Amino acid sequence: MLDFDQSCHRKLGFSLENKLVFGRKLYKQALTIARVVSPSQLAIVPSPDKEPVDPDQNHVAWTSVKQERWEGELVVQGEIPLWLKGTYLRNGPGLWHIEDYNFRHLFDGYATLVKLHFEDGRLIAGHRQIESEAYKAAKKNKKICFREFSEVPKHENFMAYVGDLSKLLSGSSLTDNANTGVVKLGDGRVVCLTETQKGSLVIDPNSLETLGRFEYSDSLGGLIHSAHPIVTDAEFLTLLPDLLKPGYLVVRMEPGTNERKVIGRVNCSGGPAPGWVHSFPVTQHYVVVPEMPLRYCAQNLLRAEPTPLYKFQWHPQSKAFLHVMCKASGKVVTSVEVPLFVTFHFINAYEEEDEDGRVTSIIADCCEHHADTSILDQLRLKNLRFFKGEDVLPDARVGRFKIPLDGSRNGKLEAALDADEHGRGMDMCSINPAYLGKKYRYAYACGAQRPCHFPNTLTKLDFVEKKAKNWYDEGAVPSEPFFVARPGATEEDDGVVISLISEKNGGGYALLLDGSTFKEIARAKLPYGLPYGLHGCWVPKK
Ligand SMILES: CC(=O)/C=C/C=C(C)/C=C/C1=C(C)CCCC1(C)C
Ligand SMILES: CC(/C=C/C=O)=C\C=C\C=O
Ligand SMILES: [Fe+2]
Repeated sequence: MLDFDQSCHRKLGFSLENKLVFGRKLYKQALTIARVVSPSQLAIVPSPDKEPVDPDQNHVAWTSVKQERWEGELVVQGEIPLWLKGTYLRNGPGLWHIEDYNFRHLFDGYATLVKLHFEDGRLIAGHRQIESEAYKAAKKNKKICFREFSEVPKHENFMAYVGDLSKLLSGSSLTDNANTGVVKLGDGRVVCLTETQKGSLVIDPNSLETLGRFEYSDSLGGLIHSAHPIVTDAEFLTLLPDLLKPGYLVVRMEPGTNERKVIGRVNCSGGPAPGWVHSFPVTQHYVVVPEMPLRYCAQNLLRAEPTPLYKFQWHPQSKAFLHVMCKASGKVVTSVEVPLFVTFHFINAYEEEDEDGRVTSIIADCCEHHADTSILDQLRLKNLRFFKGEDVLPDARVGRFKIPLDGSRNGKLEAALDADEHGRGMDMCSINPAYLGKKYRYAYACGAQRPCHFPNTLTKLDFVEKKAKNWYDEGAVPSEPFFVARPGATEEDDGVVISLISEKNGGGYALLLDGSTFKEIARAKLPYGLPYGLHGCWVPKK
């Protein structure tokens, strides 16, 4: 890896609120674990997955990024529309090793930010590592130093382990590796995010330089939040799970501030801990708070070795719920039990009205994994790197929830369209942002052309016709299709869809599809293939 300047170095700090948030319950569990595990067990080096990696099977999508940074103009085949002016940014975990130690899970990798800047039909691309404290410390010390999604730093001895537990309670041992998403706030600041609050890092969308931590100036505390806030020009909404008194705070931050204010609180209806909230949907007037039976697990947080469900636990007996909070009043207007579900990503939600304009129900759509948590295991690098042609990707669908607002206690969950339309793979979605919270017709996502072990198509979903259009390049791994609307468009699908493709031969290209026909309009080859990435955002040129 090339070296880079360390100018952004900032001292690690943690607030008193953070120190207090896990509280006594977690502290007791920490002590219990410390007592029952012998010192020899504690000197655990998280063992990398042992299976040898077959180089023929080592797809560039699952291979660490080649170098620290690169930037250059790409040769464009086809035509980039002249109205497309701005920068597409994509974040994701692109570096999965430190020295000769290999990470285990897709979500563990150190963040790689990619940009595609479009102007006058030209395309300037670049990528750069995000300089989180976790990444800088790992490079300096040649080992991981913070708790990542599944990796835990090695403890030299028992005392170091106990010290680490107390750092876990304060949050100081958690990662700030902002490898999941990137958002443009209403005030223009661009922030990379992950599920730890400290992993909110401000970046420069042109140079991709890490500018420093986004410090929340309120005293709400907590260590974690949803990886996917809802961000518009007017606000930033997110959920803060409360592990101590199971529930969620729904909070809002105005552009130009760093202060989140509480809209309201939802108490969990089941289970010993809140459900994992990677994302959540909103309608025009309501926030939908999902309570998945895949719940955070304090004990698993404390473990040195990953459990099959990492920091989570599956509690089918605790049931699944959706809560609906009025954005204006913070009141929970209904909490309904729904069929068990597993999702990372909600797609959108909207209100349904009767003929008098009264809201009768809420529709909320998500990429739903048939209440099966095995997708988390499928995203282990060992599984992603070994594809022998078997059809091992678990089925997924567009799960459509219907939440009645008439006081009924149960909501429904059905597929919004026949999942065979998109090969029974479904994740990594986007919509036209003008339709956020409103009745909508189209979504873009990754589907499957089977046999496969990972979503390998780009798919346009039409919820009215209940049809999908699919794009496929044999052996290629496409990342989340991201919709950018044409300025002045009146049709929902008038725009382009951007994706970055990692090819089977180690190459890669940026791809532009027409949002309406879903046909290719341009592509531009990158100098080398990039690793898979997760979520993106659009920064329009001013
Ligand atoms: C990449 C992605 O989609 C998710 C990343 C999730 C992360 C990094 C979660 C990290 C966590 C910890 C380090 C400890 C606390 C729990 C949890 C939020 C899972
Ligand atoms: C890539 C992924 C799921 C693929 C399943 O089919 C999930 C990513 C989650 C984090 O952003
Ligand atoms: Fe995500």
